[in-house]
Amino acid sequence: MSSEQAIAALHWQHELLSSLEVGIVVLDKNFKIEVWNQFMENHSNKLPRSVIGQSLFSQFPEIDEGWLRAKAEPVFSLRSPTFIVWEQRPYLFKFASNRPITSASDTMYQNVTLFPLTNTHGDIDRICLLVYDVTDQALAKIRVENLNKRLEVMSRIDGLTGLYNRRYWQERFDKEYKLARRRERSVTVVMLDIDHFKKVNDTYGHQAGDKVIQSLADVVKKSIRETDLAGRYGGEEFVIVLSDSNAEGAYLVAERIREVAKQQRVEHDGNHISYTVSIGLSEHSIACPSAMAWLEMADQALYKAKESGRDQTVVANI
Ligand SMILES: Nc1nc2c(ncn2[C@@H]2O[C@H](COP(=O)(O)OP(=O)(O)OP(=O)(O)O)[C@@H](O)[C@H]2O)c(=O)[nH]1
Repeated sequence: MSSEQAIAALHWQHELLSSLEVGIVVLDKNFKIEVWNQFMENHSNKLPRSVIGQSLFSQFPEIDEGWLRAKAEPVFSLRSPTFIVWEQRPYLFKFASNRPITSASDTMYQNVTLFPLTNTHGDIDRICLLVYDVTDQALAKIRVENLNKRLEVMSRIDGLTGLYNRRYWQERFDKEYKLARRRERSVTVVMLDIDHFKKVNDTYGHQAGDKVIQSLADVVKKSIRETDLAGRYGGEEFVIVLSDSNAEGAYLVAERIREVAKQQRVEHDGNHISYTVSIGLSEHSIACPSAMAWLEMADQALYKAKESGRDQTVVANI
């Protein structure tokens, strides 16, 4: 090859490296930069002449030196490539995302391939880094994951009240029952039902009834701890598992809910609707043969509360 042909070949090889939409970096054994293509220049705003011959780590302090050296070690010693995927580490180089308007991310997500380069003697004294911009794929995946998380949360929640729906509450209740059998601590299940609720619907309409249900849900939410488990069990029936509460403690919580509910005035079409609730509760006992049997005891206590004139709390006899 003539020297003219060699220069021409170098020229088009340089053109090729420049036009690739992939970052190309060649590093020697000491992580000094030897090649820095156009993609890297564009995204780092660092010219090849300012970085070539410099340590990668001094130029890019955001790179965890110990971690990258450990990652690159087998590339030198075993001559096998290695990969850094964005799920593991969002980026190696902190480059700005070039989709600032539509993108939810300020930084470019990257997949990076590290592979060995052999010299003319067949030794590995350099590695090449290929840096791929995978921001679009990463954001699409993150969006789908977030959507799935939201759907999962939504599938557990009752739309009217924001409390757990019956299916999910029941699932959690079964777990609480199993835990209760293994643990020393007391746990009590509470069932509440709005009194003469049919009358609210019949007098003020279904929408007003819905508002009353929401009002009680808000009272319940404000009256319990984050670790308690409240759900909407039926139309105007609610259930709560009060963890670390025996029957006496649960009775106090139930009575507070009953009193606060009684003070509510639900505004609808100029009316101020008041309501009362009946409550039954049952502390877990080792004698309860199943989760359903435990809940059934609270339900029977609730039935007694209704039978005894409503607007009261009854504790199940264990
Ligand atoms: N507005 C509204 N009403 C509902 C909903 N779900 C159930 N209901 C109504 O709730 C009423 C429940 O009535 P009942 O079970 O007879 O009980 P009650 O009138 O509350 O009487 P007691 O429980 O015996 O005090 C029925 O009229 C149902 O139609 C709902 O989501 N919204």
